[in-house]
Amino acid sequence: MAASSSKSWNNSTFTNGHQVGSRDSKLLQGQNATLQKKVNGFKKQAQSHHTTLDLLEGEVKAFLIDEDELHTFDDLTKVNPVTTTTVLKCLHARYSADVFYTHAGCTLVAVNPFKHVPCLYSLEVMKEYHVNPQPQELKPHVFILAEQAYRNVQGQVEPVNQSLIVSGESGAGKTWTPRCLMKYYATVAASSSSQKCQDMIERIERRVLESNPVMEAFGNARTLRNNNSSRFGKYIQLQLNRSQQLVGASIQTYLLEKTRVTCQAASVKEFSYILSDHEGATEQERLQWKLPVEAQFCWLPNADQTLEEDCFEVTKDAMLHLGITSRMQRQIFRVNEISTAF
Ligand SMILES: Nc1ncnc2c1ncn2[C@@H]1O[C@H](COP(=O)(O)OP(=O)(O)OP(=O)(O)O)[C@@H](O)[C@H]1O
Repeated sequence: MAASSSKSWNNSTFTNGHQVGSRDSKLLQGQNATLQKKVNGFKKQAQSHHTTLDLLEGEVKAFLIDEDELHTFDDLTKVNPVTTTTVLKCLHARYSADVFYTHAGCTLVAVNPFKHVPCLYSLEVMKEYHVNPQPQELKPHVFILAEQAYRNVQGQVEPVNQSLIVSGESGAGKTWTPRCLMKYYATVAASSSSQKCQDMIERIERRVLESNPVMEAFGNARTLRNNNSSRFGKYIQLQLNRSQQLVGASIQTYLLEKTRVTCQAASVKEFSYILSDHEGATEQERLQWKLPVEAQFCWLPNADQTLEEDCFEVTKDAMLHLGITSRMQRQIFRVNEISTAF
């Protein structure tokens, strides 16, 4: 390159500090054009990447939920992204909109409303879920699961057992939910029955429902988190005949917190039945059980707290319906007489 430089200085061009001739210059121009093309290609590519990125960003935004719309998501698996934060935000938004049930796939999440919501569990609502051919398309509700389990039993050639598991922390509604389920089955599993066995079915339903106040009286107590906390676990079995009528129930209990009978921490209470027995007993019963009104018992340190005094009557009534006679009841309630001896 340096040898030819003196011949054609005018046509020369400098590239990288070297002088070049016209032939080389053409070559160089060609190379420049190729280079320019490549640069343009890169620019186009970059532009299209930019556009792709913009599109992606738009898609991601559309994919991620709009927080203002969170309460409209009736299934937590549809919330994007599914993170602890978005799930909690969704449940919170629904709670604020007075919506207490949300699906999470085949699981139902129930949020304790901490208030009385009578229209949520009325007979009309039960019927609505029971008669609808597609109950799962109605608003999320514990009755959807109840109805699905009921239909699953019905729909099989051979009856197949169905289980509903209720879990959650203390005060979440684990006692409340089976109560609703039992009421639901007591209602729908009787609606198809003939007049002939209606009486018997009604009696069974009543017994099934009356088991709740008895179980709660003997196994529930006030804790720091829940005024009516179950101090035991339970496995409730509802038995249906081949016509899907409720014909019986059995309840197995386990893990009863027996130590509570004689020892309670401050601000928590004895089992409900002992308290209601203590507060609701008649004068005659008090005499019989050696429970003077003003008596103080070391095993009952927190008895002076508020108590629904008619609980005792409700419990006795329910026990009667379950077949626990007044005589048997007296023997059971004599436990206080024995306890006072300590
Ligand atoms: N769906 C609901 N609708 C109205 N009230 C509810 C509902 N769920 C729970 N509650 C209220 O919250 C209280 C606590 O619920 P519940 O006793 O069922 O909790 P839990 O999970 O059984 O607690 P623990 O484990 O302490 O026994 C109930 O006494 C009831 O008043």
